[in-house]
Amino acid sequence: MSTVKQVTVVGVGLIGGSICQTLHAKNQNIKITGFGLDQADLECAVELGIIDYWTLDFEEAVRDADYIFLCTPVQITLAYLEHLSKCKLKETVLVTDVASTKGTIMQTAETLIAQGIDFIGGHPMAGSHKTSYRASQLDLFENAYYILVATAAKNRVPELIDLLSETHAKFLELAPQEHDQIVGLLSHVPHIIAAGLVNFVSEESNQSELFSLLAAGGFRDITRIASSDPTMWTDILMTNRDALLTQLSQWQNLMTNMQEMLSQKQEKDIYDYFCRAQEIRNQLPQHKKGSIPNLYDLFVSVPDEVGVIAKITQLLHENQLSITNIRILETRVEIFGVLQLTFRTENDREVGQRLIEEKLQYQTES
Ligand SMILES: NC(=O)c1ccc[n+]([C@@H]2O[C@H](COP(=O)([O-])OP(=O)(O)OC[C@H]3O[C@@H](n4cnc5c(N)ncnc54)[C@H](O)[C@@H]3O)[C@@H](O)[C@H]2O)c1
Ligand SMILES: O=C(O)C(=O)C[C@]1(C(=O)O)C=C[C@@H](O)C=C1
Repeated sequence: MSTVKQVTVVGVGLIGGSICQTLHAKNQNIKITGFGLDQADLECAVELGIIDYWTLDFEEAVRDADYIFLCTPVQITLAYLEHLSKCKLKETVLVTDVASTKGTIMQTAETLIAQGIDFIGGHPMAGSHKTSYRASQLDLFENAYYILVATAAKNRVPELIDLLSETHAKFLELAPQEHDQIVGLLSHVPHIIAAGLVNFVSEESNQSELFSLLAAGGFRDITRIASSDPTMWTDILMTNRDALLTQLSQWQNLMTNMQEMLSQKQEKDIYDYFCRAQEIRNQLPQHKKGSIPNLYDLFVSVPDEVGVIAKITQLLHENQLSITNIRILETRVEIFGVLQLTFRTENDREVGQRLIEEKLQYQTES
């Protein structure tokens, strides 16, 4: 009989809750204590089976843990890392985190590491604009990259990967600065731009009713992530300042170039700008979650009429095809809209596509 492993999750939210679900799926001998600020939330997470126990006492939460996952907003994680270096911990404990930036986290963890405590930084590159354990999912990290940053305790990287095996993520080791540069480009800059675009368009349209009426298609696609949590994103920006300051000025240069091309009517250059982007975007792998989430997506053009979604889901159900997500990308009264269906496998998508085209005569695109 294997011994019970005690895991403590600090911050049982979207990411913490999803990690808990994968740990429970891995091994019944893993017992999880959730630490947080809100007793009602923690009690509810126990009822849902996400965690086994809860406490509002940090020192009690971490004392007997074999593994500690810090899953709070970045600046709060920094404070808990400092606090941990003053707590009584098991000598063999392995501490990790999930914060979206890694430079300041690894720097702050140095005190703990110097005390002989094993710390490996972590960042699952998948998530959502939603928060809370209520939005947590067992398969949130499936196929996504899970970045590990091990400046020490390298010998325990395989153990951490094994513990997290039920995430079905792809693990990748990076150095802290390397992480912050690339994730700055692929995640942080896009979030700044998406939020900026919403603020810009809303101000330019003077909050007119037409703004919410016509905000569809492209605008909705590119601004989904502007619904993300402001505390989380403030913390991310404050802890990745160096990389972001450089990247934002490069972005400004690009926009200045576009302004120049437009004012000089450089039609060929403008065409090339879109052409290059189209080529690169189309070459990105189709089946990855993460910065560009799409898994096995199928886009179905459907008329905007009652019962369309039921028809499609019924057809898929009858043919034992399960979908992991369904999303309406556009609804325009009385004309065609687009449904985004996400399948588990490429084969399911192919079969689903054929059925929808043949039986329902809807146009599709994968
Ligand atoms: N959301 C994403 O897409 C995503 C993806 C990867 C990594 N991350 C990182 O994961 C971390 C958590 O993000 P999330 O999306 O799960 O957010 P969340 O808001 O869903 O969860 C955060 C949890 O921390 C708790 N919390 C807040 N302050 C606390 C405190 N002082 N003490 C104890 N608990 C506290 C909250 O109650 C909540 O349960 C962040 O560092 C974020 O950068 C987020
Ligand atoms: O899909 C989303 O909503 C996300 O914003 C996820 C996303 C990302 O930018 O890719 C956001 C922040 C995390 O650090 C990692 C993943």
